[in-house]
Amino acid sequence: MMTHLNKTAKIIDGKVFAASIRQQVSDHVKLLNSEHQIIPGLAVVLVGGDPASQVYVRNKAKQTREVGMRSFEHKLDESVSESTLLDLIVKLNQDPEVHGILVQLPLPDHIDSAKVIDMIAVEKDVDGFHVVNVGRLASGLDALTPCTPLGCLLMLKDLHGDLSGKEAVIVGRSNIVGKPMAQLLLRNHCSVTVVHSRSQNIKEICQRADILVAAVGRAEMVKADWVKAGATVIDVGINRIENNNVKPRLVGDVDFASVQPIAGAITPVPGGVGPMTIACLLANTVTACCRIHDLAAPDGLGA
Ligand SMILES: Nc1nc(=O)c2c([nH]1)NC[C@@H]1CN(c3ccc(C(=O)N[C@@H](CCC(=O)O)C(=O)O)cc3)C=[N+]21
Repeated sequence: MMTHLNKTAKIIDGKVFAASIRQQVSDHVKLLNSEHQIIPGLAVVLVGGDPASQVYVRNKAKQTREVGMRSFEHKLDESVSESTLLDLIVKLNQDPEVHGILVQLPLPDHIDSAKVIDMIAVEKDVDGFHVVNVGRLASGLDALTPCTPLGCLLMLKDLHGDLSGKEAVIVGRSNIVGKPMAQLLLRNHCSVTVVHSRSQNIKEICQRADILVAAVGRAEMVKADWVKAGATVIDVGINRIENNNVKPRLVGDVDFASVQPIAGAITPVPGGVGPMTIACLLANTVTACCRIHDLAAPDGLGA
């Protein structure tokens, strides 16, 4: 029972794992190119000049090119109209060189993001946010799967193999992480509980988890006494702690220092889920490209 208490948890290295996914993506891109003369292309649309978003978009473009794919970046002014943005999506939907489309969220308030996302061609929706992909995932059909939950699942499967019968608790019910994470874990035969801001006894529910996924966006909310000894803890949070004048510190939704000695395995922030998200975006782009061309998609990079 107490065997894990004195042991330091295994730290899951998301950077190393992400690099191995990018290698697989890159191998498949080479194959598509040599056997079918196809180059997968990813279009990223950024509205407005939020500095953090610009950094992410730049990183995505760089990694896209590094695995041999085409990157198309579209930067639109903060004040762009919804109809101009929708027109761009229609153009990208029709462009045969574009196999994946990502519209960086959040969008400014005057734009209806659900409308924009649902304008994206289902087969090019590499974020997996389109209602049809959400429905397909929930129905157990082939779907493009949201990148962050997919990254978490790949790490969990690598660590545990079969996830059947595991008790999974997800903290957070967002459309981009909590809900699709629940679907993926259900599909992989876990018992799944989702807790959120209106839940009662969150701590007690988390204590039952073999797999605990924290995706609420509240810095260091998950404490040591929420975690069962030996549990696997996946920290999706990226919270910037501003420290006047000094460089902001990144922390997750898990109090890493106190939880690490209790957990069996834990993802760090940074260097855990974040790099996996981008790697899965590249994997989804290759998958989308293969499906569009009616070719076999790479094995082991899906849900
Ligand atoms: N349509 C859409 N799809 C997204 O997938 C999407 C989005 N909009 N909007 C913004 C968020 C944020 N996001 C991140 C991806 C990688 C890291 C990442 O690699 N983080 C590094 C550290 C980054 C740093 O130092 O700031 C890490 O955790 O190690 C972080 C955040 C994707 N997002």
